[in-house]
Amino acid sequence: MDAKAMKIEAARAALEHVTSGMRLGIGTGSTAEEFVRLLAVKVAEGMKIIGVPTSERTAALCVQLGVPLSTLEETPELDLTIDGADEVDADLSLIKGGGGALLREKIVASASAKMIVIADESKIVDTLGRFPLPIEVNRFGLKATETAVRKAAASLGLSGPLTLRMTGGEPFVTDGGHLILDASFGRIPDARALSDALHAIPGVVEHGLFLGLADLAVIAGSTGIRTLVPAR
Ligand SMILES: O=C[C@H](O)[C@H](O)[C@H](O)COP(=O)(O)O
Repeated sequence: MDAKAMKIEAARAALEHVTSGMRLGIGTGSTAEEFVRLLAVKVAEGMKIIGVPTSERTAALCVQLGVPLSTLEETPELDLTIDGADEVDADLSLIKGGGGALLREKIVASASAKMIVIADESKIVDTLGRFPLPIEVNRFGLKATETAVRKAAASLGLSGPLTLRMTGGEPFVTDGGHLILDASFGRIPDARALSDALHAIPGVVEHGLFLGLADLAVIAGSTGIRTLVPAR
């Protein structure tokens, strides 16, 4: 099975957790896109759901495929969010934000009674940090925020390149109008401590550590689907 087929299988298995009437958070990224495609088929067959998208990109795909949408203003409490991840550990702590949607993804997941992560087995890690940690920052005071992030990381024994995310020669701008610093700190032994330290920096809008949010991970591998629950 190639990577795309695994993403489709994970999305298909997660779709079994969706029932008619649900208020659904809909994630962002290539795996979440496969979920949207399968969800659209169910909607066309008569399943009644209302979706809250985690990015403009996901919203556009849902509109294109006929998945009915709402907003968190209209629908502030959701039953379930299904989303991809860049890394998943045994506690179902995640790194997210490879596609730049981390802020809306975290808001939507936090407004949901349950979160299911869908991924292929390449995303499983023993310790978070192989994938650079996306940190969404305000444009104002970028250099000062960067310095503060470096200091916060150093206080936890972490260091490494902090790279302003670029696209087409220009800084990448999130749906919220912010910038992203990708932090290649390597292994993050205490993700909670790093999360707290980053949240204490005023210029940091949000970061891609999703801790205690995922309830179930549906992981597709060459030998089939397995589900993981948090070891915590
Ligand atoms: O900002 C993007 C999201 O956090 C994605 O869910 C994450 O990057 C995983 O994306 P993909 O399924 O394409 O690997």
